[in-house]
Amino acid sequence: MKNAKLVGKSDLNKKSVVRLNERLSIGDRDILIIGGPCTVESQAQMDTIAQQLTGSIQALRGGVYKPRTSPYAFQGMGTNGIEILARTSRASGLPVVTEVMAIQQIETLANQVDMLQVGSRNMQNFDLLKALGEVDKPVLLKRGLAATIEEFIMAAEYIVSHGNPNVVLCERGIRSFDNYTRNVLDLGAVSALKHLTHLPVIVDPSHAAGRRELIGDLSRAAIACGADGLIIECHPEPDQSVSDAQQALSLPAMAQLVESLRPIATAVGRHLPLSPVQNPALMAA
Ligand SMILES: O=C[C@H](O)[C@H](O)COP(=O)(O)O
Ligand SMILES: C=C(OP(=O)(O)O)C(=O)O
Repeated sequence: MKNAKLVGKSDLNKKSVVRLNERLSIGDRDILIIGGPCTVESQAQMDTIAQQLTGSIQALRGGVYKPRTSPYAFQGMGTNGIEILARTSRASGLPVVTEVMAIQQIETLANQVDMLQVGSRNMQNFDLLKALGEVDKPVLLKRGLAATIEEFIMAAEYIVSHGNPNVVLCERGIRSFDNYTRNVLDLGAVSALKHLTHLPVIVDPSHAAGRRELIGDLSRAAIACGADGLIIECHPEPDQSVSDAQQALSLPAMAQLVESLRPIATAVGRHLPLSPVQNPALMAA
């Protein structure tokens, strides 16, 4: 892809490693598991997830600015949610990832969280991408709802060409004709992105499937296919989630899913760093 001057793979062996903090990185031998709710709802919700999933997840997710289809749907807790994320992160030591929807949100979020997510709906918001190029925080760039692989790669090129090399790509399913699943997980894209770019690639099986019973299989397939990590939605009371309830895993289900990845990671020469010992959700499973 000739215009992908910075993110394209000129040397076949080149692989970028993006650091989340002093201890954690994405794109090396270790698989990174990010877990958490679609939406931050309360301090207790986030603290429970962090405590119960010790030994299963290495980072927390949770939206405080939510890109909802309906303007009448819950739009996120905003700044109160950022404070909740920051407190849970400080107490648990887990880094946090959250979505940034607008340029004016960048500064506050960048001061409080470890990674800024660009959601599917904003993948080609070029002014937002340029602004994120000037930030000293890693960016998780999700594939647009119907973006081609080239469009996805060029969106990453916007961020990197504006000064921020720390971009992680996320395949989260694309639109197709069948609505049994929310989207169609494009594992071919994971492989293609690994061939075409040196950036780490993770998979979001939750938004791809939209149905919790399919998330385990898609997660295992993603790791077998070479993904560098997963971002998965889970909730202490999945059916009560204020958004995306059908795709939220319970905490025991999340812990079990992570355990099921271990042999697959080993088979593809990767490593799942966390130990299940002392994992409360796993004991409850
Ligand atoms: O809440 C967030 C959902 O993951 C997604 O962004 C939008 O979903 P919706 O169509 O239910 O608003
Ligand atoms: C809204 C989200 O995902 P996507 O942008 O992939 O739809 C999300 O991860 O909260």
